[in-house]
Formats: sequence, structure tokens, C-alpha cells
Amino acid sequence: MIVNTSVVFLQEHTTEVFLSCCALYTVYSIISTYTKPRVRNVATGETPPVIGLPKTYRWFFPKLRQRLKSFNHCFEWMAEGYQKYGKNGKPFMIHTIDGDMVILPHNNLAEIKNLPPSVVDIRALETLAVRYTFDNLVADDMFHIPIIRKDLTAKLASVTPAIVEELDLSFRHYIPKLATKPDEKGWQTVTMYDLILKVVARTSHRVFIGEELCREEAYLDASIQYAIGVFPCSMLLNCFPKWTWPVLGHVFSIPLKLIRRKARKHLEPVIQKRIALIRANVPESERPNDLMQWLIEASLVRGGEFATVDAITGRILTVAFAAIHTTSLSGCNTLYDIAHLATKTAPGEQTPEEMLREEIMTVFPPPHEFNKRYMQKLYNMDAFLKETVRLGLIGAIHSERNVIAKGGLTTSQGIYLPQGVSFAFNADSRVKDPEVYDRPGEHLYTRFYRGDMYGEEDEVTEKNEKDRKLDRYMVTVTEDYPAFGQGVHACPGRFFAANELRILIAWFLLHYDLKPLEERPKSWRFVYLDIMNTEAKMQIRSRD
Ligand code: HEM
Repeated sequence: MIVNTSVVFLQEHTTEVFLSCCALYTVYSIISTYTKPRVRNVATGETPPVIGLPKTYRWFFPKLRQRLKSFNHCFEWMAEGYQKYGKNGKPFMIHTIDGDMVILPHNNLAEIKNLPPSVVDIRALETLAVRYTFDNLVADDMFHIPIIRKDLTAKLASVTPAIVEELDLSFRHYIPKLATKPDEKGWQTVTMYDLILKVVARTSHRVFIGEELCREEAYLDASIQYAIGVFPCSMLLNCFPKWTWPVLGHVFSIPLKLIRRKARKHLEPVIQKRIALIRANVPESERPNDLMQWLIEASLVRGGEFATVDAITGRILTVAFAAIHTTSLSGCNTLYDIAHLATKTAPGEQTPEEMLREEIMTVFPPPHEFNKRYMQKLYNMDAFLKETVRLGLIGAIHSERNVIAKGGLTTSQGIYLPQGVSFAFNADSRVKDPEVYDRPGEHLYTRFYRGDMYGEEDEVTEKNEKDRKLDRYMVTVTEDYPAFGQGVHACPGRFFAANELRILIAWFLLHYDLKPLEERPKSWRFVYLDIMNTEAKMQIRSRD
């Protein structure tokens, strides 16, 4: 009744409603412009220039119009700002649907990237509305991060056989389910992202929660749905002012809570069993040794709400969220690149697919016993993956942070960033700058090749030789390679991801041929994000 009356009222008074909204928005803009502390150069008092403001009717809600345009103009504004200011060591600003963002020049990265969380915080916490999409316990204590960085990375060699086994089993399980029947020449069609997502989810969970649970289809589906559901929920929330979040956050996150309940049903018996083992003082050597176990132990140390099944489930879903889509996107992009670059190979030359397969056969001859130690010798594979990740995964910006220090932050060049301001660095424009990377827009899969570095230059000192080799590892974070973030927040799971990706690509090339792709599936750009094409179909043919 109330809803009907309101709709009728709005229909009958459209002009008045529109003008009232404009008036309210103007008042809000004026108040916030004059009451909020401004980003400024402390010496000159100037604010950084704004890129992308409308060129016509500048008096008519310029900021609002820019925000609406940001859906599909962000990348071009970032490129313009980079050329005009960023490259000359100056900051600039853009207004997007996601809020105002200061883009700092590259030469500020070194001083900013390791600032403590008491001064700047990772912006993803807010962009992803972590308190609502996950929970307060995750937002308040990110103890899973050091566990991933230290324990998971330290155990990589010992978990590799499990990864190899689960990848093999899951490819064999999912290909017949997701690919069409072979045609007369043996080719099968598959939506590659769907396949890789399933395989990565199951294989990663083998290491995260163990053999028994990782094969439960309903649990895997719940964890995938959860990860997908976080984005619409957080995007929707970000359309509303922060003061509405305590109410709207709970409403919008209802679908996520339902999925979480489903996931909990599967995890609960195992979590309870493991808690009982710890409480019964069963020696560590007799307890399971996987990520879930480390998370349970850390949760019990914290006690209280942290030690509940619900909180532990939330923590596992958080890790799965960070791990599964990123790794699947990289794996799928790599297969797109391998298939597409085959069409660019001159007749008689080795295609990347043949080059990688030959390397795998040399380093791991039949029966292909993959192990972490020799994986380092897949030089071509590492270089290929690194180049794909350079081009394929980052958006227009990287290392987004919020200033949280009460007094704000002043950069070494005297740019004052008040508390609450968001800032980031140029990503896409930087890695596409010909002064940074030679032929930057091309996938040069030998760009990061490090196998024959030794003796490549006349003057190779022990130090520069080592440094140059390290730069070329897929997981090495350098200031011009921002795919895994920077500094204190650089991705703690990258070592795990790189290991899993190498085995995944190796398995695929040993067991399947890829039909060359004339056109590289185009990614989709949305505000700052560059989201790969997850619907492209590929043709594959069994080699077994
Ligand atoms: C190819 C795969 C991956 C890519 C490209 C990737 C990329 C990134 C990036 C760019 C960041 C930094 C975000 C920022 O600075 O705002 C990040 C953070 C993070 N990643 Fe990854 N990631 C990958 C795989 C993984 C995996 C497998 C895990 C878990 C096992 C993981 C866990 C995390 C976590 C927990 C953070 C937050 C770190 C923090 O807040 O300090 N990632 N990742």
C-alpha cells in the first residue's frame, strides 16, 4: 500500500522529484567540498589537477557526470594523467563511481609501499566491504595472511605431490563433464574458464581443507558462489553513503550469508573433529597438516568468537576468495595466449605450445614426476606466465590504499593527503609505457626468460647477475611489475599460485593440444578493472 502510493506520487511529480534531488546533491557537494580537508601541495596550496572532467556545460554537476562516465572512461583518463603528470613525477586525481582517487606518481611508490597499517590501509577492505561480505572478525584480525605467507609457502614442496594428484584427477573428472564430445578429428569444445575454475577450486581446496572435503561438489560450488557473490554485494553497498552500511550491509549480504551457511554444513563435522583432537592434546605430528588446521589452531589461540565453527568457515571462505579466481584467471589467460600466439608464429618456427611442451618433457621426462625443486627449471614456462600476468590481470591502478593516520600523510614531495583519502598508482599505463617495457603492448614470451642470463652481458658482476635473474621470476615483485601488489600487502599467496599454475599448464600441454585462436578473447573493462573474457570457447584434443 505504502509502496504503491509512493510510486504513484513519484510518477505524478517527476520534475519536482528530479529538481529536489539536484538541489540536495548540490547542497551535499558544497558542504562536503568546503568542510573536508583538501589534498594539496603544502608549499603552493594547489590541489592536484582532475583528469576527465566534462568539457562542456562545466557548471552542470561536473563531478557527478564524471562519476557516471567513469564506468567506461577510466583507462583513458589514467593514460592521459600518466602522460601529462604521472610521468613527470606529479600527482593527479580522478572521480569515479567508486569515489575520489588520488593517483600518485611512480616515484612515490618506494616511500609509500611499506608504510604500516596505522598510517595507510589496503583499500580492498572498504571496496569489498569486508565487514559485511565477510565479517568483523576477518576485518579486525587478518591472521590468515601470515599463515599463507609463511606456513603455506614453507610447505610448498611437501604439498606438491597432492597438487599434482588432484589436478590430474580433477581434469579427468571435469573435462568429460564440461567439454563437448570429440568430433571426427578428436576436437572438443569447452568454455575454458569454467573448466579451469573448477580444477583450480578443487586443487587449491585439496591443500586448504584436505582430500576428503575438496571433492564435495556442493561445498566447492558454495565456495565459488561465495567468491562471485562478494562483488555485486560490495558494489551495491559502495553506491550508498558509509553511514547507511550498518543497515544496508546486513540486508545486501543475506544471499552471501545463505551460501556461507551451506558451506558451513559441509565443513562443520571436520572442524569439530579437528578441534576435539587439539583439545584432547593429540600430538601435532598426529594431527592433519593443512591450511584449515593452521587456521583452526590460530583461531583457538585467539578464542572467543574466533574459535566458533562459523568464524572458521568465514576464514576459509576468505582465503578461497583471494586464491581461486585470481589463479583461475591467470591459468585461463595463459591458455588463451598460448593458443593465440600460435597464429603469430612464422611457418617452420616452434610455436609457444611446442616450446613449452618440449621444456616440460626435458625437465620432467615420462612418467612426469613433478616436484617443486625442478619446477624452477621451467624457465620458458615461468617467463610465459609472468608475461601473461603482466598484460592480463591488472587494472588501471594498483596498490590502492586509504590514509587512516589521524593527521593524514605528507609525501616527500609535499603532497598532503588527509585522513580518509584514497590513493593508488598507475598500473596499466605504467606497464604499457615503452620507456619501461620494450614493445609493451605485445606478449613477448621470452621477455622474462632467465635461463641463459649468465654471460649475456660483458660485465656481469655477481650482484647484478643475481638481481637480474631474480627480477625475472614470476613471483618477484618489482616496482614496474605490480601484478601481485607491492610492499607489505604484496600477495602472500603468489608462491602457491605460481607453483599451482606451472603444474596446471604442464598437465594440460602434456595431455591436450590447443587449437590456435585467431582472435585473443577480449577482456572487459569496467571502471578500474580489466576483467578477462570468461566465456570464450576453446578447442582441445586429447594427446593420450
Ligand atoms: C595468480 C594469482 C594471484 C594474483 C595475480 C594475486 C594478486 C594479488 C594482488 C594484486 C594483491 C594485492 C592487493 C592490493 O595491494 O590491494 C593480492 C593480495 C592478496 N592475495 Fe593474492 N593473488 C593471487 C593468488 C593468491 C592466492 C593463491 C592466495 C591464497 C592462497 C592469495 C591471497 C592473497 C591475500 C590474502 C591478499 C591480501 C594481502 C594483504 O592484505 O596484505 N592470492 N593478491
